[in-house]
Amino acid sequence: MPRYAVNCSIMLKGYPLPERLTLARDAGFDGVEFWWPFTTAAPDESEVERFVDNVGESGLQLAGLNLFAGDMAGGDRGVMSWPGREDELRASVETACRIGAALGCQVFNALYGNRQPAASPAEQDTLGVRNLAYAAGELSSIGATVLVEPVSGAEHYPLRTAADAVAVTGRVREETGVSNLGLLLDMYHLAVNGDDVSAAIEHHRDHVAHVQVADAPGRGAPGTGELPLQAWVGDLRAGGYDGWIALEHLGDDPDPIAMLTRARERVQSMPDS
Ligand SMILES: O=C(O)C(=O)CO
Repeated sequence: MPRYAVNCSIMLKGYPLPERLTLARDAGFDGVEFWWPFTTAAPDESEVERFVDNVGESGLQLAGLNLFAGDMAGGDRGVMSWPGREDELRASVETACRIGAALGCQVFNALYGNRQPAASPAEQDTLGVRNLAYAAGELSSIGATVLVEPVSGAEHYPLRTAADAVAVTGRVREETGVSNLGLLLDMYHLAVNGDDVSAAIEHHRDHVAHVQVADAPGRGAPGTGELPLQAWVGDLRAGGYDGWIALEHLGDDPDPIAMLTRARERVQSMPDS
């Protein structure tokens, strides 16, 4: 059966890390995931240890981790295809391998990166293929998969649909032989970008390596918008998807346990029709 995770980087923001973990556990989740949880690509050993200790002691599984993605708050969305950021990428992959080995994390999201004015799309895509192959090659040493995610809300991010991401993982496989890459199917991002999510599930289900949910409009909890999230989750399950389903939505609530429990129950229940 799929397991359920909370994305602690976008949710429960008002709480320190240990409390976020306790809240996720008390609301009945099996795991947590994070965007790159450090301010630099090469954090101090003590920061990495603190992160590993906190997550390890929570008893929750680290369900997923984003690699270093630049200045997310400033609009960056990854460094995979960004010329000149290779050293940071490599440092982040090295740290991710250590975290993955310590906590058994099996998927790492490698945000592709925005288009840059100083390079052509073709140059960036060639670099993206090389860097994704590098990251996946390194992370294969701990049996992990690298995720490629279509994202909304970033004007210069080139991967908008499931087909865009699957084309990238296919190119990496064809050109380098590296195949431990998969699609991060974030239902919210795909829907906001106008992708046909039902068709994406139908056509690309064999590539889905991780799933995230939020409702639209608003990127709120499941049930606050108009997306048929339960039906899509049910469809994935019926097709054999048994990986993680992570809540990655905005929203403060004075009662976070109630909010998280409600959200989990919504995506957990099968569709009515
Ligand atoms: O940038 C975002 O919104 C993401 O979901 C990154 O993983």
